[in-house]
Amino acid sequence: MEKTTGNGPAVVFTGAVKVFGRAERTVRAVDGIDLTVERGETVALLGRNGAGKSTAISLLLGLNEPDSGGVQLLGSAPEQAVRAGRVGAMLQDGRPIPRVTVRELIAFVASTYPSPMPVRESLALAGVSACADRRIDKLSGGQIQRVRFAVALAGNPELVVLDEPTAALDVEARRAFWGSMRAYARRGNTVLFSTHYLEEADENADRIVVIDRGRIVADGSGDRIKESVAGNHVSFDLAGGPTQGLELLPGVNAVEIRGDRALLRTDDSDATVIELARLGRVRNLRVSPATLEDAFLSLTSPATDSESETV
Ligand SMILES: Nc1ncnc2c1ncn2[C@@H]1O[C@H](COP(=O)(O)OP(=O)(O)OP(=O)(O)O)[C@@H](O)[C@H]1O
Repeated sequence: MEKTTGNGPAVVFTGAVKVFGRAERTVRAVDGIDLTVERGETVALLGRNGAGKSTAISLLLGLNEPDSGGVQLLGSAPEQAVRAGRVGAMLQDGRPIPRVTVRELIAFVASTYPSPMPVRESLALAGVSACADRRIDKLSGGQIQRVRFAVALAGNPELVVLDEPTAALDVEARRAFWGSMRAYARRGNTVLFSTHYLEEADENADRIVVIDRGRIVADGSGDRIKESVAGNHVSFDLAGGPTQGLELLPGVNAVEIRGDRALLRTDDSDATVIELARLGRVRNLRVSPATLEDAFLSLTSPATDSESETV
Protein backbone atom coordinates (compact mmCIF):
# COMPACT_ATOMS: atom_id res chain seq x y z
CA MET A 1 0.00 0.00 0.00
CA GLU A 2 1.17 3.56 -0.73
CA LYS A 3 2.17 5.24 2.47
CA THR A 4 2.66 8.87 3.30
CA THR A 5 6.08 8.28 4.66
CA GLY A 6 8.21 10.89 6.29
CA ASN A 7 11.48 11.05 8.06
CA GLY A 8 12.14 10.99 11.74
CA PRO A 9 10.42 9.16 14.56
CA ALA A 10 6.66 8.58 14.84
CA VAL A 11 6.42 9.78 18.43
CA VAL A 12 8.69 11.91 20.59
CA PHE A 13 7.99 12.84 24.22
CA THR A 14 10.58 15.24 25.61
CA GLY A 15 10.50 15.72 29.38
CA ALA A 16 6.68 15.73 29.26
CA VAL A 17 4.94 16.57 32.52
CA LYS A 18 1.19 16.72 33.23
CA VAL A 19 -0.06 17.62 36.68
CA PHE A 20 -3.72 17.43 37.73
CA GLY A 21 -5.29 19.15 40.74
CA ARG A 22 -4.15 22.07 42.82
CA ALA A 23 -2.25 23.07 45.92
CA GLU A 24 -1.38 20.06 48.07
CA ARG A 25 -3.75 17.72 46.21
CA THR A 26 -1.85 17.42 42.98
CA VAL A 27 -1.14 14.28 40.98
CA ARG A 28 1.84 14.19 38.65
CA ALA A 29 0.05 11.89 36.20
CA VAL A 30 2.93 12.18 33.71
CA ASP A 31 6.14 13.01 35.50
CA GLY A 32 8.92 13.68 33.01
CA ILE A 33 8.52 11.20 30.17
CA ASP A 34 11.21 10.97 27.50
CA LEU A 35 10.25 8.49 24.83
CA THR A 36 10.95 8.05 21.13
CA VAL A 37 8.97 5.56 19.04
CA GLU A 38 10.42 4.90 15.59
CA ARG A 39 8.19 4.45 12.55
CA GLY A 40 7.09 0.86 12.10
CA GLU A 41 7.48 -0.09 15.76
CA THR A 42 4.71 -1.68 17.82
CA VAL A 43 5.10 -0.43 21.37
CA ALA A 44 3.13 -1.37 24.49
CA LEU A 45 2.73 1.09 27.34
CA LEU A 46 2.42 -1.26 30.30
CA GLY A 47 1.37 -0.09 33.73
CA ARG A 48 -1.05 -0.64 36.57
CA ASN A 49 -4.26 1.34 37.01
CA GLY A 50 -3.45 4.98 37.48
CA ALA A 51 0.14 4.65 36.23
CA GLY A 52 -0.34 7.49 33.73
CA LYS A 53 -0.88 5.62 30.46
CA SER A 54 -4.12 7.35 29.45
CA THR A 55 -2.72 10.75 30.36
CA ALA A 56 0.39 10.11 28.25
CA ILE A 57 -1.89 9.11 25.36
CA SER A 58 -4.01 12.24 25.81
CA LEU A 59 -0.84 14.36 25.51
CA LEU A 60 0.18 12.42 22.43
CA LEU A 61 -3.15 13.08 20.74
CA GLY A 62 -3.22 16.75 21.72
CA LEU A 63 -6.27 16.24 23.97
CA ASN A 64 -4.27 17.66 26.87
CA GLU A 65 -1.35 20.09 26.88
CA PRO A 66 1.77 19.18 28.83
CA ASP A 67 2.56 21.56 31.72
CA SER A 68 6.18 21.36 30.65
CA GLY A 69 8.17 19.49 28.05
CA GLY A 70 6.77 18.63 24.66
CA VAL A 71 5.24 16.00 22.42
CA GLN A 72 5.70 15.58 18.68
CA LEU A 73 3.69 13.29 16.48
CA LEU A 74 5.00 12.33 13.02
CA GLY A 75 7.21 15.39 13.04
CA SER A 76 4.49 17.90 13.83
CA ALA A 77 2.30 19.14 16.65
CA PRO A 78 -0.21 16.47 17.77
CA GLU A 79 -3.36 18.37 16.68
CA GLN A 80 -1.96 18.89 13.20
CA ALA A 81 -1.16 15.18 12.68
CA VAL A 82 -4.58 14.16 14.08
CA ARG A 83 -6.47 16.61 11.87
CA ALA A 84 -4.70 15.33 8.76
CA GLY A 85 -5.85 11.76 9.50
CA ARG A 86 -2.25 10.63 10.01
CA VAL A 87 -3.15 9.22 13.42
CA GLY A 88 -6.05 6.96 14.35
CA ALA A 89 -7.08 6.40 17.96
CA MET A 90 -9.20 4.10 20.06
CA LEU A 91 -9.74 5.62 23.47
CA GLN A 92 -11.49 4.29 26.57
CA ASP A 93 -14.64 6.30 26.05
CA GLY A 94 -18.16 5.26 26.77
CA ARG A 95 -19.73 7.02 23.82
CA PRO A 96 -23.15 5.61 22.86
CA ILE A 97 -23.13 3.04 20.12
CA PRO A 98 -24.66 4.49 16.94
CA ARG A 99 -27.73 2.77 15.50
CA VAL A 100 -26.37 2.60 11.95
CA THR A 101 -24.69 -0.21 10.04
CA VAL A 102 -20.96 -0.78 10.30
CA ARG A 103 -20.43 0.21 6.66
CA GLU A 104 -22.47 3.44 7.05
CA LEU A 105 -20.43 4.51 10.06
CA ILE A 106 -17.06 3.77 8.47
CA ALA A 107 -18.08 5.47 5.20
CA PHE A 108 -19.16 8.55 7.14
CA VAL A 109 -15.96 8.73 9.21
CA ALA A 110 -13.83 8.16 6.09
CA SER A 111 -15.61 11.06 4.35
CA THR A 112 -14.35 13.45 7.02
CA TYR A 113 -10.66 12.83 6.17
CA PRO A 114 -8.60 14.27 3.32
CA SER A 115 -7.24 10.93 2.01
CA PRO A 116 -9.12 8.10 3.67
CA MET A 117 -8.54 4.38 3.45
CA PRO A 118 -11.04 2.76 1.06
CA VAL A 119 -14.00 1.61 3.20
CA ARG A 120 -13.77 -1.97 1.98
CA GLU A 121 -10.11 -2.06 3.04
CA SER A 122 -10.62 -0.72 6.56
CA LEU A 123 -13.53 -3.15 7.08
CA ALA A 124 -11.35 -6.06 5.94
CA LEU A 125 -8.32 -5.01 7.96
CA ALA A 126 -10.39 -4.66 11.13
CA GLY A 127 -12.06 -8.03 10.44
CA VAL A 128 -15.61 -6.67 10.20
CA SER A 129 -16.42 -7.25 6.50
CA ALA A 130 -18.77 -10.11 7.39
CA CYS A 131 -20.90 -7.87 9.64
CA ALA A 132 -20.62 -4.71 7.50
CA ASP A 133 -24.35 -4.54 6.85
CA ARG A 134 -25.42 -5.20 10.43
CA ARG A 135 -26.41 -2.49 12.85
CA ILE A 136 -23.63 -1.73 15.31
CA ASP A 137 -25.93 -1.80 18.36
CA LYS A 138 -26.72 -5.45 17.56
CA LEU A 139 -23.09 -6.63 17.59
CA SER A 140 -21.09 -8.40 20.30
CA GLY A 141 -18.58 -6.53 22.48
CA GLY A 142 -15.69 -8.03 20.52
CA GLN A 143 -17.18 -7.00 17.20
CA ILE A 144 -17.87 -3.48 18.49
CA GLN A 145 -14.22 -3.09 19.50
CA ARG A 146 -13.20 -4.14 16.00
CA VAL A 147 -15.64 -1.62 14.51
CA ARG A 148 -13.94 1.00 16.69
CA PHE A 149 -10.64 -0.19 15.26
CA ALA A 150 -12.08 0.24 11.74
CA VAL A 151 -13.04 3.81 12.76
CA ALA A 152 -9.43 4.39 13.85
CA LEU A 153 -8.23 3.15 10.44
CA ALA A 154 -10.72 5.19 8.39
CA GLY A 155 -8.42 8.17 7.80
CA ASN A 156 -5.65 5.84 6.52
CA PRO A 157 -3.35 6.64 9.44
CA GLU A 158 0.38 5.95 9.65
CA LEU A 159 0.07 5.48 13.40
CA VAL A 160 -2.66 4.10 15.62
CA VAL A 161 -2.92 4.70 19.33
CA LEU A 162 -5.02 2.22 21.30
CA ASP A 163 -5.86 2.82 24.95
CA GLU A 164 -6.52 -0.58 26.57
CA PRO A 165 -8.33 -1.82 23.48
CA THR A 166 -9.11 -5.30 24.78
CA ALA A 167 -9.96 -4.47 28.40
CA ALA A 168 -13.47 -5.93 28.32
CA LEU A 169 -12.98 -8.74 25.81
CA ASP A 170 -12.84 -12.51 26.25
CA VAL A 171 -9.83 -14.51 25.14
CA GLU A 172 -11.11 -15.32 21.66
CA ALA A 173 -12.20 -11.75 20.91
CA ARG A 174 -8.82 -10.54 22.13
CA ARG A 175 -6.96 -12.90 19.86
CA ALA A 176 -9.02 -11.74 16.88
CA PHE A 177 -8.42 -8.11 17.77
CA TRP A 178 -4.65 -8.51 18.00
CA GLY A 179 -4.64 -10.38 14.70
CA SER A 180 -6.15 -7.29 13.04
CA MET A 181 -3.72 -4.99 14.80
CA ARG A 182 -0.74 -7.04 13.60
CA ALA A 183 -2.03 -7.04 10.01
CA TYR A 184 -2.08 -3.24 10.17
CA ALA A 185 1.40 -3.13 11.74
CA ARG A 186 2.81 -5.47 9.05
CA ARG A 187 2.09 -2.79 6.45
CA GLY A 188 4.90 -0.77 8.00
CA ASN A 189 2.66 1.27 10.28
CA THR A 190 3.35 2.30 13.86
CA VAL A 191 1.23 1.12 16.79
CA LEU A 192 1.25 2.39 20.35
CA PHE A 193 -1.11 0.61 22.74
CA SER A 194 -1.62 0.64 26.48
CA THR A 195 -2.46 -2.40 28.53
CA HIS A 196 -2.24 -3.89 31.96
CA TYR A 197 -2.04 -7.37 30.53
CA LEU A 198 1.56 -8.53 30.56
CA GLU A 199 1.01 -11.36 28.12
CA GLU A 200 -0.60 -9.01 25.62
CA ALA A 201 2.34 -6.66 25.81
CA ASP A 202 4.80 -9.53 25.43
CA GLU A 203 2.95 -11.24 22.58
CA ASN A 204 1.94 -8.23 20.52
CA ALA A 205 4.60 -5.56 20.96
CA ASP A 206 8.19 -5.34 19.70
CA ARG A 207 8.96 -3.20 22.68
CA ILE A 208 7.46 -2.72 26.14
CA VAL A 209 7.63 0.58 27.98
CA VAL A 210 6.73 0.08 31.64
CA ILE A 211 5.17 3.14 33.30
CA ASP A 212 4.82 3.64 37.02
CA ARG A 213 3.62 6.82 38.74
CA GLY A 214 4.01 8.83 35.58
CA ARG A 215 7.57 7.71 34.87
CA ILE A 216 9.18 5.19 32.59
CA VAL A 217 10.74 2.49 34.77
CA ALA A 218 11.76 0.02 32.04
CA ASP A 219 11.98 0.04 28.26
CA GLY A 220 12.88 -2.88 26.02
CA SER A 221 11.77 -6.25 24.70
CA GLY A 222 9.94 -8.62 27.07
CA ASP A 223 13.15 -10.65 27.37
CA ARG A 224 15.21 -7.59 28.13
CA ILE A 225 12.81 -6.50 30.85
CA LYS A 226 12.93 -9.97 32.39
CA GLU A 227 16.74 -9.79 32.38
CA SER A 228 16.67 -6.39 34.07
CA VAL A 229 15.10 -8.15 37.04
CA ALA A 230 17.70 -10.85 36.95
CA GLY A 231 17.31 -13.75 39.23
CA ASN A 232 15.57 -17.01 39.87
CA HIS A 233 12.95 -18.44 42.12
CA VAL A 234 13.89 -21.25 44.45
CA SER A 235 11.00 -23.08 46.07
CA PHE A 236 10.88 -26.05 48.41
CA ASP A 237 8.57 -27.84 50.86
CA LEU A 238 8.92 -26.56 54.40
CA ALA A 239 7.83 -29.92 55.81
CA GLY A 240 7.12 -28.19 59.12
CA GLY A 241 10.61 -26.60 59.23
CA PRO A 242 11.18 -22.98 60.38
CA THR A 243 10.46 -20.00 58.11
CA GLN A 244 12.46 -17.41 60.02
CA GLY A 245 15.92 -16.66 58.69
CA LEU A 246 15.15 -17.66 55.09
CA GLU A 247 15.60 -14.03 54.02
CA LEU A 248 19.19 -14.21 55.31
CA LEU A 249 20.18 -17.04 52.97
CA PRO A 250 22.83 -16.05 50.40
CA GLY A 251 21.39 -14.26 47.34
CA VAL A 252 17.84 -14.10 48.68
CA ASN A 253 16.03 -10.78 48.34
CA ALA A 254 12.40 -11.82 48.89
CA VAL A 255 10.61 -14.62 50.71
CA GLU A 256 7.03 -15.75 50.34
CA ILE A 257 5.35 -18.59 52.21
CA ARG A 258 2.47 -20.31 50.46
CA GLY A 259 0.98 -23.01 52.62
CA ASP A 260 3.77 -25.49 53.30
CA ARG A 261 5.97 -24.16 50.53
CA ALA A 262 8.63 -21.44 50.67
CA LEU A 263 9.30 -19.32 47.58
CA LEU A 264 12.56 -17.42 47.58
CA ARG A 265 13.58 -14.83 45.01
CA THR A 266 17.34 -14.90 44.66
CA ASP A 267 20.13 -13.21 42.73
CA ASP A 268 22.37 -16.24 43.21
CA SER A 269 20.38 -19.46 43.08
CA ASP A 270 23.51 -21.65 43.25
CA ALA A 271 24.56 -20.13 46.57
CA THR A 272 20.99 -20.29 47.91
CA VAL A 273 20.62 -23.97 47.00
CA ILE A 274 24.03 -24.92 48.42
CA GLU A 275 23.13 -23.33 51.76
CA LEU A 276 19.68 -24.98 51.78
CA ALA A 277 21.38 -28.33 51.16
CA ARG A 278 23.83 -27.70 54.00
CA LEU A 279 20.88 -26.98 56.28
CA GLY A 280 19.14 -30.18 55.15
CA ARG A 281 16.17 -28.23 53.76
CA VAL A 282 16.16 -29.62 50.20
CA ARG A 283 12.69 -31.13 49.81
CA ASN A 284 10.96 -31.11 46.45
CA LEU A 285 13.26 -28.23 45.42
CA ARG A 286 12.61 -26.27 42.23
CA VAL A 287 14.61 -23.50 40.59
CA SER A 288 12.83 -21.42 37.92
CA PRO A 289 13.73 -18.18 36.10
CA ALA A 290 11.99 -14.89 36.86
CA THR A 291 8.93 -14.31 34.68
CA LEU A 292 7.77 -11.12 33.02
CA GLU A 293 5.18 -10.85 35.76
CA ASP A 294 7.89 -10.92 38.43
CA ALA A 295 9.70 -8.21 36.53
CA PHE A 296 6.56 -6.10 36.25
CA LEU A 297 5.71 -6.48 39.93
CA SER A 298 9.18 -5.56 41.07
CA LEU A 299 9.33 -2.53 38.74
CA THR A 300 6.00 -0.99 39.65
CA SER A 301 4.51 0.14 42.91
CA PRO A 302 1.23 -1.26 44.21
CA ALA A 303 -1.89 0.77 43.43
CA THR A 304 -2.91 3.30 46.05
CA ASP A 305 -6.21 3.00 47.96
CA SER A 306 -8.14 5.11 45.52
CA GLU A 307 -7.26 2.92 42.58
CA SER A 308 -8.77 -0.45 41.91
CA GLU A 309 -6.31 -3.21 41.11
CA THR A 310 -7.15 -5.41 38.19
CA VAL A 311 -3.74 -6.68 37.09
N1 LIG B 1 -8.66 14.72 34.70
C1 LIG B 1 -8.03 14.31 35.79
N2 LIG B 1 -8.12 15.01 36.93
C2 LIG B 1 -7.46 14.62 38.06
N3 LIG B 1 -6.67 13.53 38.14
C3 LIG B 1 -6.55 12.78 37.02
C4 LIG B 1 -7.21 13.12 35.81
N4 LIG B 1 -6.89 12.19 34.86
C5 LIG B 1 -6.07 11.31 35.48
N5 LIG B 1 -5.85 11.65 36.77
C6 LIG B 1 -4.97 10.96 37.73
O1 LIG B 1 -3.72 10.81 37.12
C7 LIG B 1 -3.15 9.54 37.41
C8 LIG B 1 -2.89 8.78 36.12
O2 LIG B 1 -4.13 8.43 35.52
P1 LIG B 1 -4.24 7.72 34.09
O3 LIG B 1 -5.70 7.60 33.77
O4 LIG B 1 -3.38 8.42 33.13
O5 LIG B 1 -3.63 6.27 34.40
P2 LIG B 1 -3.74 4.94 33.56
O6 LIG B 1 -2.38 4.32 33.65
O7 LIG B 1 -4.26 5.20 32.22
O8 LIG B 1 -4.77 4.09 34.40
P3 LIG B 1 -5.90 3.07 33.91
O9 LIG B 1 -5.17 1.82 33.58
O10 LIG B 1 -6.74 2.94 35.13
O11 LIG B 1 -6.62 3.69 32.76
C9 LIG B 1 -4.14 8.83 38.32
O12 LIG B 1 -3.73 9.07 39.65
C10 LIG B 1 -5.45 9.55 38.03
O13 LIG B 1 -6.30 9.50 39.16
